[in-house]
Amino acid sequence: MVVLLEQLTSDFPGAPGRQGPGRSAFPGPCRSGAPPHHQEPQMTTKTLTEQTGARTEEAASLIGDARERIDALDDRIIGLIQERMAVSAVIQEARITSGGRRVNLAREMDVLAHYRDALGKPGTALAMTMLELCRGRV
Ligand SMILES: C=C(O[C@@H]1C=C(C(=O)O)C=C[C@H]1O)C(=O)O
Repeated sequence: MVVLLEQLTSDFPGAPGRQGPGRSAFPGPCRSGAPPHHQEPQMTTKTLTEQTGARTEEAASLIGDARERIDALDDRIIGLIQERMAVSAVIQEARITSGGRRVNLAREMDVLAHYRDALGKPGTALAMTMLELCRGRV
C-alpha cells in the first residue's frame, strides 16, 4: 500500500489532521511554557486512499495523479493572473498620468461579459474577483 506524508493542510477547516493556522507539522523542540498535558502535533502518515477519499487503490492513484496536474494548472493560472495584474497596472497608470480615472466601467462590463459568455454566471463572479485583484476595490 502506498503511504505518503500527511498533507499539512486538509480539504476543509477543522478536518482531521489539520494543524490550525500558523501551526507547523514540524514543530521543533517543545516550548518550556507548554501546559503539562500539551501534545505537540505529530508527523503522521495517511494512505493515498485516505488522502483522496477514494475507496480503491486504482481510484486513489488516478486522483493523486490528476491532483498533481491540477496543482500545476493552478500554478499557471496564478502566474497568468499576476501577469494580468501587471499589464492592467500599466494601463491604469497611463490613464491616471494622462489625467484620467483608474477605473473604466465600460471596459469592465466587456470583461465581465466575456467571462460570463465563456463560463456562465460563476464566470461573472470570477471576473469580478479578478478585476478587484487588478484595480483594487471600487
Ligand atoms: C486595464 C484597464 O483598467 C481598469 C482595469 C481593467 C482590467 O483589469 O481589465 C478594466 C478596466 C479598468 O477599470 C483598462 O481600462 O483596460
